[in-house]
Amino acid sequence: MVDYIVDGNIAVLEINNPPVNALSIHVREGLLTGIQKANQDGSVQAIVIIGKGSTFPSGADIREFGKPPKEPWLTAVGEAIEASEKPVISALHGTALGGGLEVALFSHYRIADERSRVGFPEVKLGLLPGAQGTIRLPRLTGLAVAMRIITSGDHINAPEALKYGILDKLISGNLLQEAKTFAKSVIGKPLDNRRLSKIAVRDAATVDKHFDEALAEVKRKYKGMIAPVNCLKSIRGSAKLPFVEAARLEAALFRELLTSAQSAALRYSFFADRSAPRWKLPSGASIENTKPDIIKSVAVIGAGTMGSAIAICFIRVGIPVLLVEQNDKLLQNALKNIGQILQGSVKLNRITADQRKQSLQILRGETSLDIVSDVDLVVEAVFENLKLKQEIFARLDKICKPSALLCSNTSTLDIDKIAVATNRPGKVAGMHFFAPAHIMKLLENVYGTHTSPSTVATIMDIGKRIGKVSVLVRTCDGFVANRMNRMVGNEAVFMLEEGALPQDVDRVLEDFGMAMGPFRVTDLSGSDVGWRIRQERAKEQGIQLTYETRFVNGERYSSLPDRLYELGRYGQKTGKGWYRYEKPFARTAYPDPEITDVINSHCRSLGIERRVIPPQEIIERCLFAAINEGFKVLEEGVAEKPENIDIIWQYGLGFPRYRGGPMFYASQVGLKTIYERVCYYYDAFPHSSYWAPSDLLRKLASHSTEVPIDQWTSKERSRL
Ligand SMILES: CCCCCC/C=C/CC(=O)SCCNC(=O)CCNC(=O)[C@H](O)C(C)(C)COP(=O)(O)OP(=O)(O)OC[C@H]1O[C@@H](n2cnc3c(N)ncnc32)[C@H](O)[C@@H]1OP(=O)(O)O
Repeated sequence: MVDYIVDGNIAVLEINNPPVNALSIHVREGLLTGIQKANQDGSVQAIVIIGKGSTFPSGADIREFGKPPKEPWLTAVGEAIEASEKPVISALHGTALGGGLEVALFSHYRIADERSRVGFPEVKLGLLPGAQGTIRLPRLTGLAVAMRIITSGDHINAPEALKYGILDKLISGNLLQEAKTFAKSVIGKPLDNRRLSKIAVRDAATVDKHFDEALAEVKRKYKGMIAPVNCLKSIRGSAKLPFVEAARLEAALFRELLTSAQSAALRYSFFADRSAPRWKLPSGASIENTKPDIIKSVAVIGAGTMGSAIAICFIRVGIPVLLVEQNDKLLQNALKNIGQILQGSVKLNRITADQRKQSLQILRGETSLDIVSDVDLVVEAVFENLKLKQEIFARLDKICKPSALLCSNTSTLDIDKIAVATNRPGKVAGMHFFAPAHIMKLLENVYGTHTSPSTVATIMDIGKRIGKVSVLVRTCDGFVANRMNRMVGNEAVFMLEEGALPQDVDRVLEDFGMAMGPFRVTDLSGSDVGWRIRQERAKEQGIQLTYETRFVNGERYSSLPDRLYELGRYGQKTGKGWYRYEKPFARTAYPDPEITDVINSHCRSLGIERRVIPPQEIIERCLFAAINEGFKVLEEGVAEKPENIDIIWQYGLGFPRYRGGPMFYASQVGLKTIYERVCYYYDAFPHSSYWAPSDLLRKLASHSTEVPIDQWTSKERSRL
């Protein structure tokens, strides 16, 4: 894992642990023995540490965390590097991150390929750079820069790192050759002034001021997360304590994080990010064995807010778009809005003015569907109505070339029912973008009974091209996101009837870490949307909804949201919804006594007695109901694995990453507890049939020991 090569008077320790040269146990052993060997070898006068392949080590081996630690620890390896009597030069390329950068900070010199990047991403794993990174970096950069780099976890490019003093020299040619030349140039020079443990933090006197400012910032930016706070405490220690004591403090703070639920969730999320886009169909077709079609042009049907934002996703990566809207006035408005949104991106330095111009040059607005005959992919984004979508797909089927894929941005409708309107069901799929589509990272791609593997491969591939986190799910009512989230919405409203207020429910869920509580979300998207869907469904079923309606088809129903609609309280757009706003489209939500009156009078008129609802009940009723549905989603094969569900919740529904997602959260609560509480609520609310416990959950909960999350589907689904 570490090759020891001597070239003249230089020993080269070449780390060879693909793909990212993680500092696994064998690498640590190899580095330690390499340093010892070079120090004992009389012919060697300097030592170069370098990575083979694409990168210098990109960190500790994340898979080793959570397992019993194996010596030598990285700190021991690092201390041997720093103590070396012969100069040690770390030669960086690729991404020198985390433990990798720490190895470099133990070294006496650091040179780097000019295209390389460095950083301490540990905070994103709920950790801190625990091999003295928090006490060495401030000695090079000063406190403010170290606090920013370590608490953000951001990568720093090599020129910036040179400016901060992290690097000594940038290399544009052959890194190994240059490293050897550099090594020769420092032979015999004193080393103590190169040992960071011997150097003071230059602005130590100002540490309290920096600490207070940075703490306020991380508490605002990373609300609820403990790792950034521990990072800051450790950096403060670097300035206040003697080196050895600061190292001890860092080790204690690291250990606290390593064993935290947050770090476990964030490490799970790291691997879930990489596993979720790897799709597989029940037929065996998968990302490994299926080639995507080449998509060179796209048509977006419907130039409403959603369609316009979807168009932006494509044009900004250079894929030409035909935006079709039958009403010319709406079309012109949409084109203007798109221009303005892109202008906003220029202002925020996300794109250049030139990129905006290029994007707009490949966008064309049209009022006739006939124009889309030659595109490779169509994304339909019209009003959520099955009949309308079927009509559009039938027309598209006739107009589009046979190879074109026809996709719907439906958020709930069955893809199979849309596909039957065409003669190419294999080329029909769902591409469910989340609003605002040009900002939200998630793309829930949906396959139907007839969707072909190559269609799936293409929508997953195009999702990646437009920078989305794409997750594949099978069609069903609401797919994964809306199907599970419906339980949160239902329970939230039922709790209003039973005693809570919107701000109570939202506060509890936001304190839990959700980006927004369900009532703030409804106010943002507009309660008129849900009202229309409920009315349409009722009409289809021949049901008349009134304020007195408490059950529909035997299922509990609350008319409270309908009352809000009737009062014209559509949410932010009308300046009133579950909350009050200063004016229409204002963002700050204020609890509204009028809403309290509406709720109280609703309960009085229906004879519902109100009670105090404790925070734990709010969490359980919203999240456990969704989790139970998540297990049904797994047992039905709608989602292939729990990671897919969790990634959907993180990127589409604002679930806190530091809790992993609802399914990972369930694994931390314990499946027995979840199962027992689900049964309890099913007893209490038999008219909400979604509380009926999932078979998969019941089976997993019946094991005498907890079944690890990575075995949930493999172990039980096949046996159901
Ligand atoms: C008391 C003593 C305590 C000592 C404590 C020392 C503490 C050290 C803390 C750390 O170092 S924590 C780790 C810090 N480093 C990171 O977080 C980097 C994580 N990796 C990345 O950000 C990216 O992988 C990358 C390096 C930027 C490369 O990105 P790229 O898109 O090119 O590849 P990926 O698809 O992300 O990764 C490829 C492959 O490698 C796996 N992997 C990546 N990094 C690690 C790692 N650090 N450990 C284990 N595995 C890693 C990744 O999962 C992919 O694998 P797959 O099987 O193909 O999915």
